[in-house]
Amino acid sequence: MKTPSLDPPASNVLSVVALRKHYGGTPAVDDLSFHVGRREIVGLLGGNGAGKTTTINMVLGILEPSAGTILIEGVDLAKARAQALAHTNFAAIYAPLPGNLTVQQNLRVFGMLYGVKKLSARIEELLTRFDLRRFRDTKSGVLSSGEQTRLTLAKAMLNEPRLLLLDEPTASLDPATARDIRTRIRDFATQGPGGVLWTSHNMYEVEEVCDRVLIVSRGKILLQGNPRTLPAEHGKATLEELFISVVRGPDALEHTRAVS
Ligand SMILES: Nc1ncnc2c1ncn2[C@@H]1O[C@H](COP(=O)(O)OP(=O)(O)OP(=O)(O)O)[C@@H](O)[C@H]1O
Repeated sequence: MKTPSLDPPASNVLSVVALRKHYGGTPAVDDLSFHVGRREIVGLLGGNGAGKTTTINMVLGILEPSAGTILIEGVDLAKARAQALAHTNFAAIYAPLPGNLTVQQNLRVFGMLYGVKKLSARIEELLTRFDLRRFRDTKSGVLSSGEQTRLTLAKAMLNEPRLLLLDEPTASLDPATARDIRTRIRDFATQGPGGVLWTSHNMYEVEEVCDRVLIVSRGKILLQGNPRTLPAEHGKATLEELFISVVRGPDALEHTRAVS
């Protein structure tokens, strides 16, 4: 089989090549290759247990791959970990910030951990950008879900990431707050040099926000493309319908193709 080529560093913020993770003899991620371009939002979709979190954890350097290469801004994570992760960040609902620290204290602590220069000015900028000024001295544990998500995103922007990893960033938010969060993330992708890898089970949201989606099942990419045109290409009315047929099994998809 032809080995996928590595993309030139300048074009992609993330390049994943032939990535694998096995637990015992069972593959959780199985020969995954994809990229995230600059100013691009890529949706990583898959049913429960498809391998999304395992993939994100390997890109974050939390889990060691069984095989494969991860390049962030062209820097090989396995060879220059600190450099590769310097401009990477992450937000997920299951990773809330310490609730006994105030909004400002949280941003200060993480900013110091990341070695952010001119930290006070950066914090002020993010408090304004994420509409958090009035919560500056509020303990983050008492914020509402939407406010906590804004804080988590502000924290994720501290080190001016080129690669932003978001694991279901709008889960548990009301529709209006979720839309506000999507707009802020969209602004990040369109206005700066970064790119986003986004996981979500909300197909409506994915269609609205993602430039490209990868549909993963049992650790392999089964389909990828523009979420707005992909369903019709496979004879489905909606992304949700397509998703369900893909995660039911490749056989269902082939059947779809045969009859469409
Ligand atoms: N530490 C582990 N030991 C053994 N198996 C694991 C471990 N972590 C994950 N797995 C398995 O790897 C597979 C992929 O899990 P992963 O958490 O990446 O899925 P996911 O796509 O994020 O699912 P979900 O949408 O439910 O969060 C699952 O079958 C899971 O049981």
